[in-house]
Amino acid sequence: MAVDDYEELLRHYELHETIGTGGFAKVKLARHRLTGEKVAIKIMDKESLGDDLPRVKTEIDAMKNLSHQHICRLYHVIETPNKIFMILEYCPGGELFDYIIAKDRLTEDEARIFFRQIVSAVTYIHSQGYAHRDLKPENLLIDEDQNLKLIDFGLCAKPKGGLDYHLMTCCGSPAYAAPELIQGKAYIGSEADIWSMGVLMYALICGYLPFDDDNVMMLYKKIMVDPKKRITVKHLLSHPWLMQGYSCPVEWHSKYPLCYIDEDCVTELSVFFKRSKASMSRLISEWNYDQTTATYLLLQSKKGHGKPVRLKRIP
Ligand SMILES: [NH3+]CCCOc1cc(-c2cn[nH]c2)ccc1C(=O)Nc1ccccc1
Repeated sequence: MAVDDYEELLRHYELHETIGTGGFAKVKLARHRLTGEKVAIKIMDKESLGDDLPRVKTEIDAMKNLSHQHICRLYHVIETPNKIFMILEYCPGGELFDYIIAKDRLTEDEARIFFRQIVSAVTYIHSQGYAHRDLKPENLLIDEDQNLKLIDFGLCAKPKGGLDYHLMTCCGSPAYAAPELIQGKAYIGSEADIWSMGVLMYALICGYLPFDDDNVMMLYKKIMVDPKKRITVKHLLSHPWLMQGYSCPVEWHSKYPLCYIDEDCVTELSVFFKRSKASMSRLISEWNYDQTTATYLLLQSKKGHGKPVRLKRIP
């Protein structure tokens, strides 16, 4: 009997057009029925994932713990016999990569606004013990308020021994990879992220890559710049160039910590699901990334955009 992999998904979401494809996943625009909010659904077929399946588990486990204004929010995970669905925050502005290409290159002021957001996201993920390891403009999306949201945590690492623990896996995109990483040396994930941010900064301002070559070995030779002293994220937060026009260092703490549950959203949910506010609040705090998590987070997003904190009464 053919299992209907889409049955649960379609109960909660209206599916619309495909908005992106990346390697082993297809991303579709959808609308959450209860809140009416748009979402992006990353659809993966378990069989065709093959060896990439652990990468998806890595990404889901990481994104469940990461809640930040410049990280694409995970709302809901649905797994069926053949499919994995990740319901994510919708970013209608597309990839930063395409934005730079369309504008040739960014002005220093625009690059500074974006780069401060990238530093904020990366500092936050490092504070949570993760290294992204694939920072590049293709993995930074622009949301409806022209803010950046980091995606693709499939290669991120959360070393057991903390972030200063040496990593070995050589991964990410060569043009953004740190010298120590492509030399196959043991490296520090956060230091490799700092290098990639430098390459990203160059791409924002110049509109092309600092190290590029069609031949990957030639590319590697160019990257072999000996990084005498690499800036740490602590010094980056108040770097003179990032401070130009600003009176404060980059704010990297999350505006939506997982421990804070919004009262207005709890109230609407408790009325709708006929549960006490206390039990609704406890259920939300379990962060099961099911329909409850998705409905709570999408209500919070509505509130953040000045929309009524109300659920649609489905007839
Ligand atoms: N390079 C990005 C292509 C579109 O991919 C996404 C778009 C959204 C998105 C679009 N709108 N809102 C969120 C959310 C997530 C992804 C994503 O994770 N893509 C991906 C990454 C690694 C491997 C395979 C696919």
